[in-house]
Amino acid sequence: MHNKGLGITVLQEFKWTKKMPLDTSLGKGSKQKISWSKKVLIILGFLFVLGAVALITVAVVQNKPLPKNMKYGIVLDAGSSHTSVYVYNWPAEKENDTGVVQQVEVCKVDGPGISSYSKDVEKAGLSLQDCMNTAKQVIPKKEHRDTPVYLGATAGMRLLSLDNNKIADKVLLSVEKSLRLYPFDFQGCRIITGQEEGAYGWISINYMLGNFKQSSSWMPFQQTSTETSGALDLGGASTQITFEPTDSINESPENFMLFRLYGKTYNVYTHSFLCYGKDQALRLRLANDVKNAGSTNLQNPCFNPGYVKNMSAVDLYGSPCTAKYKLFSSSFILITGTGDYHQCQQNLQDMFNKTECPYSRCSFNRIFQPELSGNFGAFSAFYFVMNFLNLTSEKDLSKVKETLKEFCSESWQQVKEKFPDIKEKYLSEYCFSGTYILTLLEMGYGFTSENWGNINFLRKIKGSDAAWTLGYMLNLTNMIPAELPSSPPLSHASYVGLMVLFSFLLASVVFIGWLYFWKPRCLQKGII
Ligand SMILES: Nc1ccn([C@@H]2O[C@H](COP(=O)(O)OP(=O)(O)OP(=O)(O)O)[C@@H](O)[C@H]2O)c(=O)n1
Ligand SMILES: [Ca+2]
Repeated sequence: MHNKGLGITVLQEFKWTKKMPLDTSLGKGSKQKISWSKKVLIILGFLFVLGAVALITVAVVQNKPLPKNMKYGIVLDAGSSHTSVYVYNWPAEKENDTGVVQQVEVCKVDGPGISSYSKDVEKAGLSLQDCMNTAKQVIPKKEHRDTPVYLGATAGMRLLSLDNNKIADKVLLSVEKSLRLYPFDFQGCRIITGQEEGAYGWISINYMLGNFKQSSSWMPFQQTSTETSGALDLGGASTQITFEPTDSINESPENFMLFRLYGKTYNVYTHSFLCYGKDQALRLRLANDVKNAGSTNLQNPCFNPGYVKNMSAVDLYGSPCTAKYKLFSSSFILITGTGDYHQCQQNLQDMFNKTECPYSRCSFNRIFQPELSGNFGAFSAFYFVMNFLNLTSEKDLSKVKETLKEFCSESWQQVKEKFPDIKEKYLSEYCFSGTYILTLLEMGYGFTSENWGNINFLRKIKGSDAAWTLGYMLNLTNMIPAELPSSPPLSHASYVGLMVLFSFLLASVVFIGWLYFWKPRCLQKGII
């Protein structure tokens, strides 16, 4: 009521002032009152805008990306056929997040794998120098001292240490000596077990795919986790299969590894078949063929017709995988290709013993394997071979077989003319390798035409090569926390954004309330 009265008074004063322009004293007083209210309103409005601008500025400045402080790590994959040097980097402040480590460089060392230097061990270390110099150039100088270097040797060195442990140690010493010459933080050279190789491959690809991310939303306890992908790795001397089975039958504890990653427990099945990498498998097959044929002159269905190769007996019987088959004193084995896919597959099936199984279920050679489940990422030689045959996206198993049949039957001369740029060693083995991959996956692991589509042949994931090396580094640098780091339910950006929004809302409510209950005189005319 008081308000209304005041309004009328003001109106009357105004009218009166207008009608009696000569009464200057009264008119002046009312003008002063009006301009004072306006001033307060303008000041309040100005402060309001200033406050809003300040809030937005704080939000923007606070969220401006900080200059990234990058950390680096080097892993050498000393495989049976060659060594690769991987350089990774990640933002220092995010090191426990998943999917932040990236491959920045991969350098393929010239020459064979380190296990091939058993006769001249010093050369094993020397062979790494070019790639280590590349790593030195890629990593900023100020980071050199804090960059860890790891070397993991796989099946080639496992075989060498079975054959001659002392020489294997000498090779490791030679590479260690070479790596210590660099300004990095040397963390050791060792032969990793087949189980580690499988498990680190699985960790690598699931980390890169972001499968360990627990998508938490508003409620921190409402977390959903993604299914993991299995890992299939085919090297030159061993092959690994690793996946998270759906059933928890654990008949063979040595085939299981328990991981607690980002607050979730994973019970992972893994097995590494030594001598079942593609180079050793070929030797194993040929050594058996020589034994069965009783001759060193072989007609082989797994090579293109017209292909002829003289293989040295030292090469064939020089590994622990084939040494026991040596019967002949002949120094060469003559191989002549006949290019018959069906015969080749039949021939290769003998390598997978499916008759004995001491468990409820087996893959082959008396090794326990749970039922296959989920998708699989198949990398290294699985990818190289299937990529050459243009079969990485073929989801129809019968078409895969048709393509392979056709390729095997092509004459060696034709194949060479068609692919003049591909190394002859690789090219000559693609018929064998393709057939071996199919036999291993179908007969060995039990893939069928129904779940063939679950296999994804891949080389890289989000710019990083699919390999065990990333998982190895993540583990040794403790970059994967066992528990999910406790974090506020909102990201910083959402928090600031919401604070700004709510401040606006509050300010608007106060402002509207103020207008309504304490109408400034300048507005009261309109209300009445
Ligand atoms: N373009 C390519 C590259 C490689 N290869 C073959 O792929 C196999 C090796 O694959 P890789 O994963 O590099 O094996 P390693 O790591 O050296 O061996 P391992 O893991 O068994 O120690 C070799 O037989 C090599 O001849 C191929 O067929 N085509
Ligand atoms: Ca390998």
